[in-house]
Amino acid sequence: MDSAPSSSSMPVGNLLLELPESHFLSLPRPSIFGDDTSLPSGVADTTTLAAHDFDVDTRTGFMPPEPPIRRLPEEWEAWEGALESAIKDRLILGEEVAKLDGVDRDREYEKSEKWRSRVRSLPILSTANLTTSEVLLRRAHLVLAWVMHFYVHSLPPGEPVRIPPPVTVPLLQVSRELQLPPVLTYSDDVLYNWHFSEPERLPGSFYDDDDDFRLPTPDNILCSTTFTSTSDEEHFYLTSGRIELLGVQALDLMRSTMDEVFVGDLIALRRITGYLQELTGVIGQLKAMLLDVRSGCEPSVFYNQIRPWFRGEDSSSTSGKWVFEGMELDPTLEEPVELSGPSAGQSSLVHALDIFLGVDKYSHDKDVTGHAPEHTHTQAQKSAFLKRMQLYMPRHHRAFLNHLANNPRPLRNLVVDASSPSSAAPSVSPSMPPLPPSPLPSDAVTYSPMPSTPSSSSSMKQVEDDKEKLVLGQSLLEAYNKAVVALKEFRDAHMIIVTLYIINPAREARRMAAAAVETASPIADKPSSLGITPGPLSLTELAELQKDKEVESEYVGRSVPSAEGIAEKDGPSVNVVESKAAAPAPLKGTGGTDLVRFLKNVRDQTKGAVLPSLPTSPSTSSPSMASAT
Ligand code: HEM
Repeated sequence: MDSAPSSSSMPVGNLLLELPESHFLSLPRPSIFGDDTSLPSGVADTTTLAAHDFDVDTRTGFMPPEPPIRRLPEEWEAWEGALESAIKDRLILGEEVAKLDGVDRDREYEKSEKWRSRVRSLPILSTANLTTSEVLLRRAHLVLAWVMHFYVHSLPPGEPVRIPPPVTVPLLQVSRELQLPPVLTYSDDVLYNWHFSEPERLPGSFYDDDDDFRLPTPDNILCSTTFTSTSDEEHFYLTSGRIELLGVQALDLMRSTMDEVFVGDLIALRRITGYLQELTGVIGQLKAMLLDVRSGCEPSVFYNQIRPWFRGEDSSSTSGKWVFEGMELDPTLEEPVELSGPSAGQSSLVHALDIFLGVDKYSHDKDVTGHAPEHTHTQAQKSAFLKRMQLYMPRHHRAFLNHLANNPRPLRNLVVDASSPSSAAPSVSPSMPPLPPSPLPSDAVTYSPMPSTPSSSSSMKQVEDDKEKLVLGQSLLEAYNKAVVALKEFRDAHMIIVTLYIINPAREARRMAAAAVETASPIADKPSSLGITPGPLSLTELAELQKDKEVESEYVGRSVPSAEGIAEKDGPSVNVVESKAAAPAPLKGTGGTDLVRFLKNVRDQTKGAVLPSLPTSPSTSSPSMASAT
């Protein structure tokens, strides 16, 4: 893995810089404030190749179809050089340095301080020439955010976090342009952090042997930048990247479904049922891919070496407020309020599934903040976590989700209507709003509205029709519920992963710390080295997991630890306590949530979105469903 490619392997950046001024990609970017006044009338948003489609590609979904640029042009080489040397020098976490002995510790402190001092003395580079290109801005955000995280988390434990002006000023300016928080995001780690595993055939091109446009697939991409240069970290990011690419099938089915919802006749109901059945299968594959993170990422490496680098201001109990120095150098800059670390909760794909299935009404509910009321201090912590995570997504994707959420004919309503025995099968009524284009990108055939089933004068025929509608409605309901359950099962699998990668290692770290205190080992005198969330698991958290039989049964050969079991096994020396006064702080996610409570809450909300089935009468049983015809 290399983060410093030669200039010959910078296809997109070079091409972009060489484009003639009249080329459509060289046209001005639209206003950052979302109005179109900065564009001449009739000129499309060309900030990216797929911007007119919310930057969602029919072949690669939320991942860009072309590889992200891997180095900024010469003007911003100082930032690239700083990132490159942090990686090459193998900077390690401040708390890991504190654990080393004598000479080794001094050497590591000296090395990381030398690097930080280099960052402090960088020139404050202008961002003016970046603002013409979304592609350059993205790379600038990625580089500066990675540099900031290296800077913050290589500091010795307990040192106040003061981000120096050469990082503050450009990072805040670039973030404002992109409408993103000035912190590492999922798009910096995953969406824009990959390159092809095979070198390009010709320098500056990315075409395959058949001269087809070469596209990223789950099998042909590698990760470009990591904190630790470990294959574990690379595998961790690639797992999410592969999920995004596999998710294209889900987006495609969502688009086809929505086209049919606008038609709404009996043929459409049949087709939608088929699409939902397929979607259930795709969500199952996403779950399998999620569980596959175990094949290349070791939980202890993830917990101790990788995850601490992700911490944002709100996921660290020790570093306190992050101070952005040098804000006065640009009076237009505003104090950042959103500083959560990167989380796959920022994946637009999972949000899109939630919204499409109508589960977001539950999982994105304002009460699902990720925090217990007693732990909410800021306005941000009081908002729905998943809604807040949309602020960390590329703005085109955020707009896409808004558009999806404002669909005037949501699928869930159709399912409720169609499966209700009292209602006739839905058809396009004259009172419905005119058909807007599907918010999902489409390069495929769009279905033309089908005529409603012709009405029959015969009452016998009417009875037959009503019966068929009811059968179709029930099959649709069943298919819809299965898709919701599949999403809930995806979240069950996610909880298993979180147990394996965070909860268990946190417990192990706590056990070791307790043992060290008991034996009065010198380790006890050292600053906390327990990674992101040194607090012990609270009884409530363990009990919540223990209650969760579904998760437990799938828990890859082991059982979720029981609160009682731990108390018995480890005796009173382990700090698992019921007393409220001594209760440990809950484990925090990189997004700052009280993770056990939050994930369980979202999972349960998803389950709660399953619609009640109707009692089946003999006349409406065993429907024979033709899939999309
Ligand atoms: C080792 C692997 C992973 C770990 C340890 C992990 C951990 C977490 C944690 C702690 C949260 C709580 C929010 C927060 O950050 O505060 C979270 C949320 C979330 N994660 Fe992961 N995650 C992993 C992999 C993934 C992957 C590969 C995906 C799929 C793209 C994913 C999707 C999500 C989603 C969608 C949420 C928001 C909650 C929800 O919608 O259910 N995670 N994750």
